[in-house]
Amino acid sequence: MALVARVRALLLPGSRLRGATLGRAANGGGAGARRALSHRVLVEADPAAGVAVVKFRNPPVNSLSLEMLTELGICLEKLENDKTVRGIVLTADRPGIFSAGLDLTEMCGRNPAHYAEFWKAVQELWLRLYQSNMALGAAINGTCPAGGCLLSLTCDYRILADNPKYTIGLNETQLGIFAPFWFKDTMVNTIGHRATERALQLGLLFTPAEALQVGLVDQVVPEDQVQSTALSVMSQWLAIPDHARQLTKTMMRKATVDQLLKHREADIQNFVSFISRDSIQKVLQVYLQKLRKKNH
Ligand SMILES: CCCCC/C=C\C/C=C\C/C=C/C(=O)SCCNC(=O)CCNC(=O)[C@H](O)C(C)(C)COP(=O)(O)OP(=O)(O)OC[C@H]1O[C@@H](n2cnc3c(N)ncnc32)[C@H](O)[C@@H]1OP(=O)(O)O
Repeated sequence: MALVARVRALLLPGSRLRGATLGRAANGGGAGARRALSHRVLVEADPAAGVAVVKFRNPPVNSLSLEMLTELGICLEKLENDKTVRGIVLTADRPGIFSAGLDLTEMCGRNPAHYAEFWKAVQELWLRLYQSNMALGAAINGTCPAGGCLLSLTCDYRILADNPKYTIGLNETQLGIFAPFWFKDTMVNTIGHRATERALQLGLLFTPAEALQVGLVDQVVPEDQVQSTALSVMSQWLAIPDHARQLTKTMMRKATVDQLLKHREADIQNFVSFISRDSIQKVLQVYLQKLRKKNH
C-alpha cells in the first residue's frame, strides 16, 4: 500500500490518529510552544525557536512497525510543510529504549505482499529523513539497535545518553540477517569504510564510550541532559543560512540517495525473497522467541 493509502487506513473511523491536533501546549515548552498528538508519535513544536521535538511512543520498545513508520512519515511530512519549523530533534518519549529497530513481527510469518509493503515503508521513511531539508538531531535517550540506529544515522548529529546499558549499532548479523546496502552506506558516510565493515560483520552494539570513539555519535552527555544538549546543538545548525546548509547536505548525501532511488524496486524484491526463505524465517522466529521467553 502506498503512503497515501496507508494514511487513509489510519484515518478511518476508530483510528486514534484521526482528529490529531496541533494545539497550544498544556504544559512544558516555551511561550507559544505547540503539542501535536497522534497515537505513536508526539510532537512538541517551538515556533519561536523553529524547532520541533518528535517523540516516539510505541510501547513496549518503540519498534518500527508498519503503523509506526506510517505515523512517523505523516508527522515528518506535516513538519516539512510547516514554515515555522527548520529543525527536528528525534527522541523517545520515555527514556530507556530509543527504538528497538524494525518490528520483527512484520518480518515473520507474513506473506510476500506484506513484506513488500513493509519494506517500501522502511525505504520511504529513510528517504524522507535522509533527504530532509531540515536540520535533524537525534537525542538518543535509550538503547538503539539496528533500525533504531539507522534512524539516528539519518540525522545531522547524534547526542547519546551516558548510560552503559544503552548500546547503539547495526546488529543485524547477530540475528542471522544482514544490513541492506543503504543501511551500510548510511553508516559508511558516518564512520568510514573500515569501521563500518568491522561493525557490520560482527553486528557490533557499541557502548556510549565506544560509540563516541568510533564517531557513531557526536557527544555523550548525562542522561538528563540529552534533549537540552540536542536543542542547544540545533541552534548552531540553525545559525547557518538554510540554503547554504541544505545545498551542502544534498551534495554530501546525493550519491547515497541516488543508489537507492535507482535500485528501489530490486531492493524490495531482494528483501522479499531473502526474508521469505524458510531458513531466515526460522532464525527470526528463534530470535523473537528468545526475546519473548525472557518475560514468561
Ligand atoms: C535488499 C536485501 C535485503 C536483505 C537484508 C535482509 C534483511 C535485513 C532487513 C532488515 C534489517 C533489520 C533491521 C532491524 O531493525 S531488525 C530488529 C533488530 N532489533 C533488535 O535486535 C532488538 C531486539 N530487542 C531487544 O534487544 C530488547 O527488546 C531491547 C530493545 C534491548 C529492550 O529490552 P527489554 O528487556 O526492555 O524488553 P524486552 O526484550 O522484554 O521486549 C519487550 C517486548 O518487545 C518485544 N520486542 C523487542 N524488540 C522487538 C522488535 N524489534 N520487534 C518486535 N518486537 C520486539 C519483545 O519480544 C517483548 O515482547 P513480549 O511479547 O515478551 O512482551
